[in-house]
Amino acid sequence: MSDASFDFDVIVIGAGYGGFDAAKHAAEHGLKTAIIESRDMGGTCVNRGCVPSKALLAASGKVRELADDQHLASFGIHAAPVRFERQKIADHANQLVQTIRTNLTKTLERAGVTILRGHGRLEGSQRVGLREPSGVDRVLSARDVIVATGSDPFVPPGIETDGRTVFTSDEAINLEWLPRWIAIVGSGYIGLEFADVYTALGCEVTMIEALDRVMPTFDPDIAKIAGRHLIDGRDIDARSGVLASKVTPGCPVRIDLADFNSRELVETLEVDAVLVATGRVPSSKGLNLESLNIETNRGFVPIDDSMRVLVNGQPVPHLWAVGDVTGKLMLAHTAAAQGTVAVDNILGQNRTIDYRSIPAATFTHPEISSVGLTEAEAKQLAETDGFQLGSVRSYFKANSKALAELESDGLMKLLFNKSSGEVLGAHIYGLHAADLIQEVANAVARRQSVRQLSTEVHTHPTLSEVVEVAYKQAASQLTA
Ligand SMILES: Cc1cc2nc3c(=O)[nH]c(=O)nc-3n(C[C@H](O)[C@H](O)[C@H](O)COP(=O)(O)OP(=O)(O)OC[C@H]3O[C@@H](n4cnc5c(N)ncnc54)[C@H](O)[C@@H]3O)c2cc1C
Ligand SMILES: NC(=O)c1ccc[n+]([C@@H]2O[C@H](COP(=O)([O-])OP(=O)(O)OC[C@H]3O[C@@H](n4cnc5c(N)ncnc54)[C@H](O)[C@@H]3O)[C@@H](O)[C@H]2O)c1
Repeated sequence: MSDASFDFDVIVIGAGYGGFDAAKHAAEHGLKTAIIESRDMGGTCVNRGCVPSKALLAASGKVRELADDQHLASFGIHAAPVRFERQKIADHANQLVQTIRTNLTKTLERAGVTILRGHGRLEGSQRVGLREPSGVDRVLSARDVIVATGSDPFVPPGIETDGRTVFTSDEAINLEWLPRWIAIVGSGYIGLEFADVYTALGCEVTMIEALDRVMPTFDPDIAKIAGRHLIDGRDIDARSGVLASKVTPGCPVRIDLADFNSRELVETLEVDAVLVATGRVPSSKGLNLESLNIETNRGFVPIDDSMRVLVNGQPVPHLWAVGDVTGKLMLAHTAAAQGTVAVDNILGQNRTIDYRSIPAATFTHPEISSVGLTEAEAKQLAETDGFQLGSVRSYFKANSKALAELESDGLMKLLFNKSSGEVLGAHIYGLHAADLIQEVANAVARRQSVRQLSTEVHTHPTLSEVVEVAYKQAASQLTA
């Protein structure tokens, strides 16, 4: 399989989740593979993203539960006042990062992947430049090259970070201190998850959202019910329609809030700290994309559904890109799936990716999840394809398991084609929503109909019956 005229069959630039899955898959299929990493093995997810943030959410979630006197009293439980050690919570996250980073590195080594440390760049077709930490610069050849360089936090103009009083998720995951009052700019995934952590640990939060409602990227009905619990029900003052136009680090931190539409100054806040959670930008600068005439879309590398890099709409031979740098559903499991698809195509298969069936979850307490089309997208599809859109709601308050847990605040919205029964999308807020969505994601992947799904038996009493109820309601509304 290996071609001796090249140094490697495959060189992957970037060892995040996308690069990791691609390199492992390639080596396991007999390809002579190298991976180049300039910073930490495991990339954002392992070092500064999913892993440490979920460790902080796990620990702070337990604090929230034990500190909720009223909830515990409803079970007849009276716990002593809860105490926690911030440093030990931070240590838990840090240790988990180290364990997973070590395991991931060993997995690559065991698979036979050559790990190269340094900064990688393209040097024209089938050639990769490597600047090692020592300063040595060399050029390697590869039959196929996969760009998997990921993303970095986006800091809007006017916001100055110092990493201590004004910071992004890169620093927040270290939980170095607990500000009495923290402003979180952005009410997306990162803003919501960190608001969950900070409020559980006793901080007061002001949430600043530029668009006209908080949680603007979530289904409006789900955002309404989730927002009531996750924002209004907590020590959070949420402001929407205002832009953090200027943030100056210090003690206190000053934030100028401007009206999103007029850009006129509305108010100046003085807080102890600011977390900037305003999205992410692709890490594509310094990749020397010009050597192959690749034009990016605001830094995102254009690809087709086979992961081939495109120039003027045409694939560049032997060049692939996966993960956040491509800007498609910037999630760890998307990056990993794209990595595998790219390698399967290198191996001569003809694979594409089905973005519609990729689920997403926000790990707040309770969680929010979704898969498939938004309601607006589904309406648009119904109009163009000429079918009637069905939408049903299934409530956690009608679920025995949720009631037993005294956690019945939750809603699932299911979108489907009323004539074929095909499941088009689902949006869930409620206990274990991140796990519940997987069943629907599988149905979307198989383009299954609620006609069949509604006959499948679910264990009683489990939260999965929330999904079963939605399928049954949908089946009863089919027109054909
Ligand atoms: C706080 C936070 C929480 C998150 N939580 C979740 C979650 O719960 N679930 C989920 O699915 N996703 C989550 N994400 C998103 C997830 O982390 C990303 O989607 C995922 O890491 C993308 O993987 P990637 O391989 O594309 O890029 P990355 O993980 O960013 O890895 C890219 C790697 O390439 C390296 N690199 C860049 N340029 C070069 C170069 N020129 N040469 C050599 N190396 C280079 C970088 O150092 C980096 O290690 C979270 C993100 C954040 C910030
Ligand atoms: N659980 C998960 O899967 C998970 C968790 C965290 C992050 N992520 C990934 O990381 C990405 C980035 O997350 P994020 O929360 O930073 O981005 P996001 O795009 O989800 O949300 C950013 C929010 O900030 C707002 N905003 C932007 N500039 C602003 C300003 N100047 N003032 C006020 N509001 C402003 C936007 O309107 C938006 O609502 C996500 O898209 C996701 O791909 C995933």
